[in-house]
This record gives sequence, structure tokens and C-alpha cells, in this order.
Amino acid sequence: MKYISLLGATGSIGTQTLDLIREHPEQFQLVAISAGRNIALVRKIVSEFHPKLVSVQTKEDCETLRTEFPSDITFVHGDEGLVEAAVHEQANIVLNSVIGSVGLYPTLKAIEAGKKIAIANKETLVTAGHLVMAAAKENKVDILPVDSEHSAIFQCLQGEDMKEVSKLLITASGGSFRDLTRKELEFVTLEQALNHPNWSMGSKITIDSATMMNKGLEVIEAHWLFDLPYDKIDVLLHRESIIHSLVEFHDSSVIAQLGTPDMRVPIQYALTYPERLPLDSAKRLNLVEVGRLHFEKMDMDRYRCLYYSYEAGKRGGTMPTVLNAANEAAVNAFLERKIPFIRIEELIERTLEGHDVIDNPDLSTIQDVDLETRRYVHTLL
Ligand SMILES: NC(=O)C1=CN([C@@H]2O[C@H](COP(=O)(O)OP(=O)(O)OC[C@H]3O[C@@H](n4cnc5c(N)ncnc54)[C@H](OP(=O)(O)O)[C@@H]3O)[C@@H](O)[C@H]2O)C=CC1
Ligand SMILES: CC(=O)[C@@H](O)[C@H](O)COP(=O)(O)O
Ligand SMILES: [Mn+2]
Repeated sequence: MKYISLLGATGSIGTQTLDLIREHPEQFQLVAISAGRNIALVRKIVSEFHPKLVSVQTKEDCETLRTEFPSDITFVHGDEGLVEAAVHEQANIVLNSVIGSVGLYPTLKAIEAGKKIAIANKETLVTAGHLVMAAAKENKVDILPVDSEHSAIFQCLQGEDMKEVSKLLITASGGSFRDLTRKELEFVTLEQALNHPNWSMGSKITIDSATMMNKGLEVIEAHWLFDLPYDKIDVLLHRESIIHSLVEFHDSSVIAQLGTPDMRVPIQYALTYPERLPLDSAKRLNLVEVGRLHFEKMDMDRYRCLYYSYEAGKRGGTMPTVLNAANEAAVNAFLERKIPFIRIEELIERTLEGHDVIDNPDLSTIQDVDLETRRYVHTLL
């Protein structure tokens, strides 16, 4: 039995994880959840799954919920509540699907508490991958990828020796604006940006896909998860999102993982690894129906955010923290209709240029730099 603490239960990954728990009640039990502000959905989740602990963002929501449910369910709130959910004594696996670097601290606490981590929250690995991976090593905790590309690579690597890997090939759909020129990006709307061609996801990651920052974050995520240098991590434009990623070995052999675009598959694999469970509700891949798959070279001039990500990752220190925080602040501003789409990458570029890197940052340095970066981006709006 997997006893799951689900951080970000009300989100896109969170609700798909709940689908899996519903489909396999004999395998999975939900013991703790965290959510942000979607209290209506929290009520439904609590009524259906009866978790033992529920964390929400505000004190007011927490107090309201406490009056509505039996006293054997504990309601907590805020950053401390998120940590309480992450370290819940009955949880043996924590699925982190919150959005943004707010996921870092609870992840570190869950690792210290010896919990297995299924990680969807890529911003945590981007902002402080060195701290997360060192903590996992020290506490002998597995970090299992949920992100579809990283799950694909992880599946391709089963039974393989990392010394024999010559390259990772991460596939990118190209996002909502893959067929537009840079000039045409000046006129795009929020609604167009949120219309991803292949995946239905939360709004922040959908915008990241459209700027190609999602792929940049995934390159850094892969660097930490698979312990490979950046010159061994490539990105390939593959508009169908059928091949989720590939691994090339030093004998020239390439192994890929394929499937219809359905996040429940990598989520379930992370929860059940090293075993696989049936997933009867998933659509099977029919390659005859698909017919053709397409691949294109990634254009670093067109997709500036991918270029900045490689540069920030290679530079290391606090540079990836700044990249991530600047991106979070800029994407929020775009989602709030304060800036046009094209300004997201301009804000990131300007913020990176002005940053004096601190090497080997500890947790409090990371947290300070993250906050300062967000403040700086706000001064530029
Ligand atoms: N969606 C996808 O298919 C994929 C997502 N990922 C990654 O998974 C993570 C989650 O993405 P996704 O599910 O799309 O995101 P969503 O925006 O759909 O969900 C985010 C979740 O985090 C909660 N949340 C937001 N802000 C806070 C906060 N300050 N404190 C606590 N909880 C908070 C939200 O709560 P509420 O809604 O209640 O406010 C919600 O439960 C991201 O890192 C993303 O990059 C990776 C691969 C695929
Ligand atoms: C489903 C998933 O893992 C997303 O991260 C996905 O990769 C987004 O698609 P893009 O390839 O457009 O970024
Ligand atoms: Mn992905």
C-alpha cells in the first residue's frame, strides 16, 4: 500500500493523481493533502478521500473548513501547514505537485523525514537542485520523476549504466506559438497562449511551454535528476508529443519512450516504481493512426528562454534561482494581463544580466535571492 501525501491536490497534476487513487483504491491511500485557495475543490476531495491532514493557504479558509468536517481531520495552513502535510507520519511517499519554488522547503523537509519523493514541481529542482539531490543522497531517499520527459528518460535508463549514456534528448512540442515568428509574438493574447496544442495543464506551465521556458527548466531538471553535464542534454522539437524523450548510448543505440499524451502514466509510474500497474482508462497508442512523427532542430534565437536556461544552468550558483524566480514573476504579470507575452523573456534577460552570482548557495541564500529577484522584476513592470 502506498500512503500518499499529495501537495497541490487541487491542481492539474493533483487532480490526475486523485483519478489514479480512485482507480486503484487497493494500492493507494491519500493520507494528507495541501492546496492553495480552491476551497470548493478541497471540500470535495476531503468528502471523498477522508485524508487525515489538510493544509490550505490561508488561516480563514482553514478555520472555515475546520467547522465543516469531523474533528479527526486536522486542518492546518500556510507555509508551516505545507510542511506538516509533507512530513505526515503515515505518508510513505510525497507527490509534490505545487507550482513554483514554494515547493522547495517542504520537499527538503520531506526528504529529511525519509519520505520517498515523486516530483512534478520542477521549479524546486531548478532553484536548488544541488540542495535537493544532496539531501536525498544523505537521507537515502529516492527522487522519482513525474514530469513526462524525465519519466521517459528514467524508463529508458532502467537496467542501464549511466557511464554508457552519451546524450539525453528531451522532446518539446513547441507550445502554443511554435509556428509564429518572433515578430508575430508581439500581438498574441493570453487566451491564445493558454491554448496548448497537446496537453491540458495548469496555466503557469502552459505559458512556460509557449515561451519554451518549460523546456529550459526541464534541461536543468534533467541535469540534477540524471547527474549529467549540459553538453549531454539536448532538446528536440517534436510537435506530436508522442515520443516523450530519448536516451542515446555510446554504442549509438537510442532508446525512446512513447505513449499518448496522458500525465497519469508518468504519475502512476512514479508512485508504483519499480512496478507497473494496469491503467485501463488510458488511451492506447495507435501508431498507424498517428502515421508520421516530426522532428526539428531547436532554434536558440527564436526560443531565447531556452538559451538563457542553458546559460544559467551552466553558470550555476544562484543563476538558476534567478532564472526561475524572474520567470515566475514575469509569467504571473502576464497572467494578470499587466505585460504583453513578449515582455516575459525581456524581463528574464534583464534580470539575469544584472545578477551577481553567489556560488554554492545555502537554503537561506536561495530564499533571499528568490525574494529579491521577484521584487526586482516588480520594479521593472
Ligand atoms: N500539469 C501538467 O501536466 C504538468 C505539470 N508539471 C509541473 O507540476 C507542477 C504543478 O503543475 P500544475 O498541476 O499544472 O499546476 P496547477 O496550477 O494546476 O496547480 C498548482 C497547485 O499548487 C497549489 N498552489 C499554488 N500556489 C500555492 C502556494 N503558494 N502554496 C501552496 N499551494 C499552492 C494550487 O492550489 P489552488 O489551485 O488550490 O490555489 C494547486 O493545487 C508544476 O511545477 C509544473 O511545472 C510537470 C509536468 C506536467
Ligand atoms: C506534460 C509535460 O510534461 C509538460 O511539461 C509538457 O512537456 C509540456 O509540453 P512542451 O513540450 O510544450 O513544453
Ligand atoms: Mn514536461
